[in-house]
Amino acid sequence: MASDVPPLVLDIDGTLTDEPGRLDPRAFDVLPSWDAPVVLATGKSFPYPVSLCHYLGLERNVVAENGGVVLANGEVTYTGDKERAQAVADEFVARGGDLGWGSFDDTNYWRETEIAVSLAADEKLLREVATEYEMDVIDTGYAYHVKTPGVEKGIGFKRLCETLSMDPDEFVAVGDSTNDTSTFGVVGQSYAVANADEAAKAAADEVLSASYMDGTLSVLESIQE
Ligand SMILES: O=C(O)COP(=O)(O)O
Ligand SMILES: [Mg+2]
Repeated sequence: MASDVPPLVLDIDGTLTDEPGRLDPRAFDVLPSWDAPVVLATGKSFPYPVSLCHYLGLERNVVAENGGVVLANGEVTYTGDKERAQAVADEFVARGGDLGWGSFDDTNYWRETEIAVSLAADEKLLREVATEYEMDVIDTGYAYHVKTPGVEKGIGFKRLCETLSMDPDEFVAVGDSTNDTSTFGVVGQSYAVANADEAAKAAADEVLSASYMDGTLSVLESIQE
């Protein structure tokens, strides 16, 4: 591998996974030996990317909860109004909505700055309630997220870069959805996988012809050449 590879900031779901969200095992072929920092930037709650770093043998440089939680150099920072997001969820349920995660809600169990809702839920009702509470709802293709306006992966990523004394412009980003557009806006080079939504495709410097991990690997392989 060339030693001058750029640092990476990678989305997880839809980018390192297959369509249902299972980690593509080829991540283990390329990420543990990547010769520059690898940041995982996800909408998932904090333990997911931290665990993934652990099992991939990566430094724990993580943006979780769409920018609500950031870990770099062992320092954790939080942004976002969890109470307000919870109030939206409570009101949504009070009006007959269902978050859709079943009896053990592992999607929100460790979530500290926002609330995620299943795509099977009543989107219209959720958006209605969120608007009343002046909260945003985004659809990542894997969940709806009720989040504080202004909390974004890209902003969290910039914070992470400050902690690491790195320039976001050095990074290459790969992602698949609207929650990656803010990351794409601050890195040097950004790629949307072919399965990406329209927002991600429009924001990326390049739209890949391959989907999911095939797309991500095509970028990583071309960088290494
Ligand atoms: O949590 C989600 O909804 C999507 O997660 P992702 O940002 O890693 O794609
Ligand atoms: Mg994604």
